[in-house]
Amino acid sequence: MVTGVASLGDWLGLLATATFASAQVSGSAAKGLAFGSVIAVRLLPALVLGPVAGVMADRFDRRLTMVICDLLRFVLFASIPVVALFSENAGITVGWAAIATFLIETVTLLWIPAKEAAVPNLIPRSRLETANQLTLITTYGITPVFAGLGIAALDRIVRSGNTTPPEWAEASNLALYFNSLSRLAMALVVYFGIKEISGRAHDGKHTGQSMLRQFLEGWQYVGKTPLVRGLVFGILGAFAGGGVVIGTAQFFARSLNAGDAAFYLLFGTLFVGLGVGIGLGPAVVRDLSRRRWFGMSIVLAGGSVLVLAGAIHLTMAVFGALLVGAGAGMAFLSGVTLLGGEVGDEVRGRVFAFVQTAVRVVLMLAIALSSSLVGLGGSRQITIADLGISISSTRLLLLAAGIFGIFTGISAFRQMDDKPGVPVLADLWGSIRGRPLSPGEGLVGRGTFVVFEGGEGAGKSTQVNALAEALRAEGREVVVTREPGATEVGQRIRSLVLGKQQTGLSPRAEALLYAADRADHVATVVRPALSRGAVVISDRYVDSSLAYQGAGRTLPVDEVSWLSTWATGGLKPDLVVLLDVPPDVGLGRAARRGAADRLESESVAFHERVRYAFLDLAAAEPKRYLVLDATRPAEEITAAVVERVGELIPDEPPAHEIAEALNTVAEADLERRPS
Ligand SMILES: Nc1ncnc2c1ncn2[C@@H]1O[C@H](COP(=O)(O)OP(=O)(O)OP(=O)(O)O)[C@@H](O)[C@H]1O
Ligand SMILES: Cc1cn([C@H]2C[C@H](O)[C@@H](COP(=O)(O)O)O2)c(=O)[nH]c1=O
Repeated sequence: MVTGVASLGDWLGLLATATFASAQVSGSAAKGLAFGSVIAVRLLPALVLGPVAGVMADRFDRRLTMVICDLLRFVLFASIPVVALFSENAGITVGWAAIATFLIETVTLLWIPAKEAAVPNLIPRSRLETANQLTLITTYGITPVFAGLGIAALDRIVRSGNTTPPEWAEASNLALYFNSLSRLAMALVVYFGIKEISGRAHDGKHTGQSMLRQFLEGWQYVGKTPLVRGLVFGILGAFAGGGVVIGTAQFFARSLNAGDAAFYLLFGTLFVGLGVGIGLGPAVVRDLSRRRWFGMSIVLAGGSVLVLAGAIHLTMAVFGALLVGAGAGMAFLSGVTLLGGEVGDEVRGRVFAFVQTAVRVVLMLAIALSSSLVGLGGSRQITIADLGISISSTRLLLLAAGIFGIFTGISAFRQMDDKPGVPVLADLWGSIRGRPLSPGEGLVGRGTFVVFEGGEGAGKSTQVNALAEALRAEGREVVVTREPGATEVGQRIRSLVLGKQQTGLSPRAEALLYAADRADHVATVVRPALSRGAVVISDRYVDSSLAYQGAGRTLPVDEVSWLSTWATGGLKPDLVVLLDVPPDVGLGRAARRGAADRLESESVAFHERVRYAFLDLAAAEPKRYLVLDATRPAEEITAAVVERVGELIPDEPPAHEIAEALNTVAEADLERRPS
């Protein structure tokens, strides 16, 4: 919420500082120059400061960096109207507005990488996309509109009386005070309310390394990591294309002979498309690999610029603009989510800083170059069949931008593809239809399915047995089972995947073996027992594959999930009890039990990833999970589990009581029948 308010403040501030500067001078040329210089001043510091900002975000405490930056912005924003209040000289007022704007932008450049690098540490991976959706829609969709409306409303209010408002109450001044206070609020919330931003996995690792070394290390990382390279290339390509569309928009509207209204219509449609892409994109593509989605979105945006280039009437242009916006929005969302989720914490600040600097430079150059170029070219009318199509330098530039967009999209796709060999369109179509491709199997009966998950030595077997004992004591039919190894085939798979002699087993083969065990387990043990109405308690299930093969082996989680859904016919547990234990504690317990198996022998980093993947899954669906601290005494854990499972199991009499009751009825019936 505070980010939203602060973002509203920033948009108000940008509009206000620019209008404020132009209001201080007279004559349209001077006004335009003042307005333009403020915007240019606001963009310039990125070039100088971007690299330093990234190093700072990775080197210093991100929370303190954010707080100090916000306090500085609080003072700087307020200083602009205050200086105007006390100065008689318009030159000094405008000069200070420009200096303060430059300083504000400088500070903002330091603040953004610290914030962007900190957010993925605060939000579970599985929710990062939703969080980014909200932030992007708030920052680029809702708040600019509110900022524009807010300034207009303020202006109306202060001018509604008969008397001229005092200088301090001018709409642009009030907006700047609001911006200043929103930054103060942000500083207080971050300092007192979000202390977790300070904690980081690699604290202290960079001490001793020079800032220059760290900066070079960041560049090398961007250049050498295919995923990041593809992402950066794609994002820059998309912004270059976007810059050309913005730079040529006014000329393009004229080429349609549709006047200024068409320009505003196309611009508005572009933003509507952006919102549609960000808001609805994930729901449409569902489980599609985010790496693939990113490349495809850029290709969509590029292809749609081609539609714009060839538009022969306004309706076609509006359709093209909508698709350009939707493609750009989806690329923006997937790109930011991939950067946040897949770039390591220790280098994330530098990568975000690199992207923000490059984006600004590319956008500025694309707008400036394209708007100058279209001014130079003329417009020639050629006739194709009966259609009069105007070929102008605007359309040629759009054509080039579209082709460039498609090229960068394909290139980013190739660099980042995590499913080489899988046909793109079939993959997209399968995702839109919602995998699995075969419908989920229905369930007969009304048993209860409880699963225990957690890392090595968390105490799952101990708790599975304790729960089974408690339920059996109530007379319920309980089936205790586990993965892998509950069936005969499963036993063989278990010895294959856990045997230490099995060296060099590939991650995909491992995932398939666990899925094969699961398919057999569900079909021959779990479903029949649930159909009888039994309580089935399983030691591990689907989440283990998502955590171990997904996060641990770094296979794409959505694909591992799809594989399990297919193997189980979509059968989900009623409750997952997650026993959370730090890997060193759990592995220590397991070691006391005997020699480590193939999975237990993995690194602590592997088991850390597994642990956080389990926690992420639980955070995404809190109603279906019971997360317990597994370092507590075993009896306390059992009590919590029994209580929760008790709320879940239907109150009807247990299965054997029903059977006894049915027998009694049958016997009475027999007695009544004439012999
Ligand atoms: N809450 C607990 N506190 C301390 N020790 C425990 C606790 N729960 C279980 N243990 C002990 O830890 C060891 C591992 O327990 P258990 O076999 O139940 O874990 P597990 O999660 O099934 O392990 P794995 O996944 O490796 O099969 C056992 O020796 C058990 O007695
Ligand atoms: C189901 C499942 C399990 N694993 C791993 C997790 C453990 O290391 C072993 C099972 O051992 P346990 O003593 O029975 O807990 O297998 C996995 O990697 N993926 C899975 O889907």
